[in-house]
Amino acid sequence: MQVYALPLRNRFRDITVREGVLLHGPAGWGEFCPFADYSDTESVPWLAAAVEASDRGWPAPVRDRIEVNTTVPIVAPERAHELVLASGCRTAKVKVADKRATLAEDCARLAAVREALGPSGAIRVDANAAWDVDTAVHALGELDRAAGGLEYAEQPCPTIDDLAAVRRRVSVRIAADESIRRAEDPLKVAVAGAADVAVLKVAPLGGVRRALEVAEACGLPCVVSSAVETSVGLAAGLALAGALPRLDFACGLGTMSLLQGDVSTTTLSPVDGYLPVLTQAPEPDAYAPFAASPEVRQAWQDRLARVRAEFRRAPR
Ligand SMILES: O=C(O)CCC(=O)C1=CC=C[C@@H](O)[C@@H]1C(=O)O
Ligand SMILES: [Mg+2]
Repeated sequence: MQVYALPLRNRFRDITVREGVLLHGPAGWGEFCPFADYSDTESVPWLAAAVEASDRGWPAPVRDRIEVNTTVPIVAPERAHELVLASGCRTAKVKVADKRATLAEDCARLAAVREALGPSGAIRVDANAAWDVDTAVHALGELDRAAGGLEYAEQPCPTIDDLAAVRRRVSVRIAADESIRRAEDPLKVAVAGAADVAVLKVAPLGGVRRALEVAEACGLPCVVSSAVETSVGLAAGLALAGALPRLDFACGLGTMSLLQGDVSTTTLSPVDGYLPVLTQAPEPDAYAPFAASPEVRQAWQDRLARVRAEFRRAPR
């Protein structure tokens, strides 16, 4: 078991360091890295996903490469322009509605991303459930204009009813993310009337097979998005994107650009906007520089032990 602590290039999701555990088993390597705000019970699917990767492996893919989007954090327009150009991606997801930036600053960031992508590029935004319905309707109108057209808006509001209300009042497609991955039972979430796209993250949904079940149950076009894992965990997201019967959108798996390094020399950074589908995770052969401190290591060992105990008690 290896515990890593990897600095981010920019603050993202209120963190500046990504931490997690790499687990090895007969099928290879898996990554257990629930964010700090996930309880032990909510972290059980994250462990299930890591164990699926390390002990069982993934379903066979139906495609061998995945188009991915680049992800733009809350950065200045000039930096956003640089990131998009350097990514080689034709789709960009831009973080908005953060308390550190105004709507006008979000609009300026989107205009810079459009300038970098050109008219044929696709731009999506992610508000991480920050708005109420009226604020979302107003903001999405401004952001859609600033971007020269949005491909979709991810989780503008907290609840499914809010998403449905916004969807009735705007022309931008709506994608459900937190409404699915933080639901009591993601298999039962009725997003079909409230969203146009379902965002799937392997770890919080409990693994590739569970996520495929959620995809089938929700009846919507799906996008696979990462949890900002290292290349070890990212490979599971690529396995899911590789195994989905249909894939109509670029996937949020270009997130190695958010990290200042990787635990593997086989870093899954996009080439010409694409990533390969792998049969198993890359070896963490470059882990040493990012080995966690003894205190962080102990905290993750304790968390893993608690979650393992819950995992064993969880109904199958
Ligand atoms: O989907 C992407 O482009 C990258 C991944 C990403 O945006 C996220 C990863 C993990 C948690 C969130 O902050 C965020 C998301 O909400 O999708
Ligand atoms: Mg999201």
